[in-house]
This record gives sequence, structure tokens and C-alpha cells, in this order.
Amino acid sequence: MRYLASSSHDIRTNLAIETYLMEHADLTEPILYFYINDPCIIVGRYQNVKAEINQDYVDQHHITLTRRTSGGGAVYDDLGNVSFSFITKDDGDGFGNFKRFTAPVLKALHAMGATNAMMSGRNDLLIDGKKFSGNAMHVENGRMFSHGTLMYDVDQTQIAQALTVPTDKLASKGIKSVRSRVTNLKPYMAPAYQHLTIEAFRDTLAREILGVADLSQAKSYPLDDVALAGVAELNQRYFKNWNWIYGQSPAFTVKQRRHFDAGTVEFQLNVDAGRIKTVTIYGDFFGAKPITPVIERLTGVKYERQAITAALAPLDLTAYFGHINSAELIDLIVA
Ligand SMILES: Nc1ncnc2c1ncn2[C@@H]1O[C@H](COP(=O)(O)OC(=O)CCCC[C@@H]2CCSS2)[C@@H](O)[C@H]1O
Repeated sequence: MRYLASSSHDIRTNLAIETYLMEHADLTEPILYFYINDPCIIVGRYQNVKAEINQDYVDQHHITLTRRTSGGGAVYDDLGNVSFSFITKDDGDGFGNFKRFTAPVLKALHAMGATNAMMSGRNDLLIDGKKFSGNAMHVENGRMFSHGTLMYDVDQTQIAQALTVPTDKLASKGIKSVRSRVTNLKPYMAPAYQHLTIEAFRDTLAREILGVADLSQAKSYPLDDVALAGVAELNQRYFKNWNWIYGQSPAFTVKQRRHFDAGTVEFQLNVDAGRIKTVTIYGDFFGAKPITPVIERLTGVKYERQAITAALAPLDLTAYFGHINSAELIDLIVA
């Protein structure tokens, strides 16, 4: 087996490296690839971002958002998490791959004292009934990767806040995440492994899985300039591209109704490929002007606070909605 530990903490770059290796690497031998990310959320390929994350919280806390090419739900990582990936030829094992590729990781964790760590269901690793690893895979052209998280010392309050959508007003067909009770591995490890830096945790895992006493003995898989150019291109095309992150979301509708002192307003939006397709507004108190310019300005705009605020900025909203505070109206639209 070959070995690579990414020196980047950028989730988008790290996913681009993984995809590059899956598409182009010599896979005569599998590659074991590890990466550690700054605070980020990774949604599954078929998910609706807006139905999975608290966008305002994510923005305020500078959490990087991206979409991966594998299926499954949304996870939160930070510098307390190690992600592992086995990049190999596809042998047609389907979901059996989860068992095959989590087995060496479990074995390594057992050796480090987390003896009760086990696989559960199709793609979770649990300890003490709580999840510490979610797994997903991507298969393409006879090649594949199976990747998973490992929560060693993740900030769990961030998980709860960042992955909780503050509204239930959104009807969406995307794959829903399976919310679980989660735990960090740290307290379950043998004392010698409870106070490791995240890099030392990763390196210990790598040594156990590769069966080497020192990582200098591992067969590495360095990235040359051609690979790095390919990684940058994939990053541009997918992992940091708005059209991939938001635009891949399945169509959804938002229905929001609120009572203000001045009366009731209801917005109904159809959002497709991340953009507002149609808008219907109901109200029992509208101001003097017909509502059409509001609808026109919202149509085609990205369904996000900043874009909606900018689209409506040229209008004096009181002319359409009477004495309703425009910030409150925008809150209502972005749900
Ligand atoms: N970092 C992390 N590790 C384990 N479990 C997590 C994590 N973050 C959130 N969760 C929990 O998992 C569910 C979602 O579970 P669900 O089963 O819906 O999704 C997954 O597990 C997907 C795993 C993808 C792994 C990739 C590997 C490299 S890049 S991302 C979420 O609601 C939380 O309860």
C-alpha cells in the first residue's frame, strides 16, 4: 500500500487531491490517504445544502462549506478530526467495501486501546453506542475511494449548531443526513494515546495500518507538479465552485409566513440549482405600489442572504410592504 498525508488543512484542496488520485494515480497498489481539515462542513453529493446546515451560523463562524462526490449525509470536521481514504481499483464489492476498508482502521484503534470500537449499520463506526466515524464512497470508471471521518477531539457544540437547520419550512427531495449521537475517541484510548496532537494521532494510525515502525519506511505517494495542477483544476471545477456546492442541490420550495403588526405576509419560493426560480407573495396589507418589482428583482437570484439583500437594496420596501422592517422581511425570505 502507498501512503500520503496531506499537508493542507483546506477541505476543498484535500477532496480535490483525493479525486485526482482516484482518477489518475497508478493504483496497482491501493493508496492510504489522510487529511485533517480546518472547521468545515462536507455535504453529500445528493443533498440540499439549505436543508442540512445553519447557513448564518456557518458564515459567522467561518466554517468552510463544500460538497463531496460521494453520497450520504453532512458531517462537520475541525482540527480534532482525521479523515482517511482508501483509494483503489474497484473490485465490484459495492457496500461491502465499507467493511473491508474500515476493518484496518478499527484494528488500529483497538491496538490503541479503543477496544470497543465497532462497525454498525452500513457505514458508521461506533464506540459505547455513539458514532465517531461516518463513511461514504465514490466509484467511477473501475476506480474508487472509500473515505471516513475519525473524531478524536472535535468541538461537538459546533456540530450541533452548524448542522441544525433553523427552519422546517423547506420542502426538499435531497438525501437527508442521519443524525446520530456522536462522541470523540480521545477518552476511550489507552492513556498513552489520550493526549496526542492530531498529527501524532494520524501518524500512529498510519503506522498501525501500514505495519511500519516509522513512517519513513512507508512507500509514499508524492504529488508532482502535474498532479498539483490537476488538483487546482478540480478544486476550481468542483470543490470551491458555487455551482457545485449550492447549484447541485435538488429543487426545493420554501413557504414562509409571518404576522407583523401591519399584517401577515407569506412568501413561497421555488428554488432550483441554488437560484430562486419563482416567487409568490401573499399579504393582506400591502402598501400603495403593486408588488411586481419585488418579484422581478428576486427571480433568478442566488438563494442566499447576501444576494437577496443586494437584489432588494434599490427598492424602498416600505412602498410595497408598508411599515415592515426590511431586515425582517429578508429574514423571512432566507428562512
Ligand atoms: N466528523 C464527524 N464524524 C462522525 N460523525 C459526524 C461527524 N460530523 C457529524 N457527524 C454525525 O453524523 C451525522 C450524519 O451522518 P450520515 O450517515 O447522514 O452521513 C455521514 O456519516 C457521511 C460521512 C461522510 C464522510 C466523508 C469522509 C471524508 S470527507 S466526508 C450528523 O448528523 C452527525 O450526527
